[in-house]
Amino acid sequence: MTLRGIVKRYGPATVLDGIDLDIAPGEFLTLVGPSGCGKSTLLRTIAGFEPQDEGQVRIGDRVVDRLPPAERDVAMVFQSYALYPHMTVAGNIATPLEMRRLSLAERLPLLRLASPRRPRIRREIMAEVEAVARQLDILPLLARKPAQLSGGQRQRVALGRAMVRDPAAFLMDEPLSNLDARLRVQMRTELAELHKRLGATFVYVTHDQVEAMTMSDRVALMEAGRILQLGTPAALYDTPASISVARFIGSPPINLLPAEARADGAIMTEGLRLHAHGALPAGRVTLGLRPEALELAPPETPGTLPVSLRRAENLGAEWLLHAVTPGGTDLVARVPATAPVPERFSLAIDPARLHLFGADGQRLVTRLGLRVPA
Ligand SMILES: Nc1ncnc2c1ncn2[C@@H]1O[C@H](COP(=O)(O)OP(=O)(O)OP(=O)(O)O)[C@@H](O)[C@H]1O
Repeated sequence: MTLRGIVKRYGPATVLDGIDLDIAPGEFLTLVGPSGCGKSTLLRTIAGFEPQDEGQVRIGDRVVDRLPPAERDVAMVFQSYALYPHMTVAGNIATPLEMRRLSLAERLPLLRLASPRRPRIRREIMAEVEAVARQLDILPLLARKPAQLSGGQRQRVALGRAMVRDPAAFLMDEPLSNLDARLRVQMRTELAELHKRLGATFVYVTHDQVEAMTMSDRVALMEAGRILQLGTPAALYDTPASISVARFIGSPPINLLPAEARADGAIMTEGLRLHAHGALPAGRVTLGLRPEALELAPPETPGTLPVSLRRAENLGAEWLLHAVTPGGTDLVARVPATAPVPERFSLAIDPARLHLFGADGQRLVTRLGLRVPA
């Protein structure tokens, strides 16, 4: 699937501002970003519900810009399951197949009795419905109505209705957001497994970076109608292209320390002196430190941050230590819960795990070292 220069405007507002994206066949790609960044609009553009103002959408080897949703060979799965309440689960899943294979007359209550081929087609459809229901573990529920199902079961029915169409791509808009936390975690695993089994392309929209990071082959992080960074979950986490990306990906979020780069290559922050191994423009910079890149050190260890503890959160296997630097910056450290948290401590930083961002917020690529006073 290929998107080229997609622009979408609502009145004066540009909601998609020139999106270019190549999605490989069979890939699980997630569009993630804050509310209002345009991810749902982009998905609806691919589906054909929302014509773009500029640009081209190609699915497989076809340009689909002029095709209605039903002819694009994609299936959309929504957050609100949009099931027919008066139909059984089997009826809901069968609907797309009936629409495709039976004529209008064959679907009408009285006329359908006159069709000699209808019973055979109905049997074939029900066999497919059962096969899909078996894959989704909802076979015993086929005779129920949506109101008699849990949220997770309804979501499976909605998935089943998409699966029977055997589309080239599944387009999913926050499909798990109505589920409780425990079920969401379980469905994440199930969706990832389903994706592997089906081998189809998944384009998935969520505002939840954990969902994006755990299921996807690649993630496109969007902000204000643009893609800020596209890459594997590991690439976004380990080499964020900007402060915006670094902030959005990771929980608890990355720590950001204001710093000053000097012409001689020194970078000063909170009384620490780092040095860059490459050329850097002098001026204001920001250091990014993931919570797990901070380590406990005895108080007053040279070359460490002498912080004061605000709050310690016990997560079982690890502590989240909320601390504040002498300069007044809040930090969170994630440390193993092997020992009780000492009353006084310092935080050691590993310069190899620091991220450096310039005054414009973009990543600066350079190797950093730490000068520890003798
Ligand atoms: N039909 C519409 N008419 C006018 N503005 C719209 C319309 N649909 C969406 N928008 C605006 O376009 C922007 C992007 O909306 P979109 O739904 O794509 O965002 P999103 O990233 O999916 O956000 P969320 O996670 O809150 O759903 C928002 O500012 C929204 O208000």
